[in-house]
Amino acid sequence: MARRILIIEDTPTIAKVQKHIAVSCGYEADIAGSLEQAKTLVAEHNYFCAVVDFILPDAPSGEAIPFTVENEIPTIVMTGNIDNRTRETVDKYPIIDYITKENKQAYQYLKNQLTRLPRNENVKVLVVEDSRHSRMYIRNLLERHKYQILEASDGIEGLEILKQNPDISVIIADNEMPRMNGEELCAEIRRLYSNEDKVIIGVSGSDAPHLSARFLKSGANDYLCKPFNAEEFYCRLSLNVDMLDHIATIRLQANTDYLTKLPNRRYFFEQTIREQKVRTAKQLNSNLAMIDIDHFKHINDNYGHDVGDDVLSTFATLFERFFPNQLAARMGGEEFVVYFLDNTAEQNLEALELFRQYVELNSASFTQHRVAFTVSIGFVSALEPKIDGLLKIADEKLYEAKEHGRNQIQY
Ligand SMILES: Nc1nc2c(ncn2[C@@H]2O[C@H](COP(=O)(O)OP(=O)(O)OP(=O)(O)O)[C@@H](O)[C@H]2O)c(=O)[nH]1
Repeated sequence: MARRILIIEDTPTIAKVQKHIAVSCGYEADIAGSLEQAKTLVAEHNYFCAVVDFILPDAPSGEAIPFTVENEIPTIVMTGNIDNRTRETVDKYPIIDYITKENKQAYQYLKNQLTRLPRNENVKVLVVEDSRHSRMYIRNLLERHKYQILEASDGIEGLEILKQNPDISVIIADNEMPRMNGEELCAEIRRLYSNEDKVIIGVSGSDAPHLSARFLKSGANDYLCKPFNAEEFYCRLSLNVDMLDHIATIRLQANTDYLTKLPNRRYFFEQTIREQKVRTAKQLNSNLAMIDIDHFKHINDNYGHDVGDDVLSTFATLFERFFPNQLAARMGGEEFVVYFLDNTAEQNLEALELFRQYVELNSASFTQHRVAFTVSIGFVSALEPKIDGLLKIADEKLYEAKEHGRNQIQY
């Protein structure tokens, strides 16, 4: 179900733009032209967040802000300008952010915030801080932006929590702590986890010279001097989490086949080389299948390249269904590979045979053009340490399957 957002804005054109932005971010949006209308809507619906105009006909001095805040609706305030009086009001309430409408980037900024909020629900932040008061302050700030929060009161406890929760992606570490201080914690985290997986933000109340540089040199991504204000905290945190997101996207793109969305050749080798080491050490057989669509060139020649692409992408969706928990990848063209991470050779052959039969009987229904096709499969189960060695054997078996009339498995 889409998240619902409340837009309280009396200028219809602005409200329309905001609604358009919210919908493009996946929200369902309601518009209230006044505080009165907002009250009616809040009585009827649950809102994930609200965008609130500072000046409304029936709320000229920001009175709509305490209304949404008291109703526990995370609030983004839109203001015409940010004079001292407005800032005082905005600072008084625990809002997500304020955006000045005059700023050319205002609507892009709103879009960024609306994209981040649902994303933050999946971001785990570990706060390592010995002062309960500071921990609570940071926790409150994080809660407002919907982050998941874990807490530790020193570096040793922080490392333990990190071990138990490997999906933590942000660590906010104070420097002055008993047992293990922030700088030491930072160095230890960097020994265990890369910059691409976890962001560290150091904080400190000390005015010791060069502390920020020392933190950064120990592997922190950013540094905040206590006491810091909410606005600076959010700016730095958001930028760092955005960076992790960008890295994850780039990584995914680098490992994914563009057409079929299956893992690509590069990812396949990266993973299997690692897995082969484990299997070889344990003296375990490796099971692998090369799967190739028969006479694929005819499909392209008869129906066109677009239909060929359609066949490839719909065919690729079968792998998840027939080989769950195994590593399936597109090696190139119409050639796919399944590296079996578990099960016996017999079980894997059985699954492959079911797959082959399913394609033979149902392939016409995969695409609009009702293109019927079959697959040939070469399978190997061997105590072979090199992934290239396994691929070579499976490829020879695949060749045999083609030679013996296609639409079959050879092993
Ligand atoms: N539509 C489409 N075609 C592709 C893609 N990649 C490779 N091909 C085509 O796949 C075809 C593979 O043909 P061949 O290697 O001769 O094999 P085949 O026709 O499948 O015949 P057999 O493998 O011997 O059964 C070639 O025509 C390639 O141009 C792709 O991404 N999209």
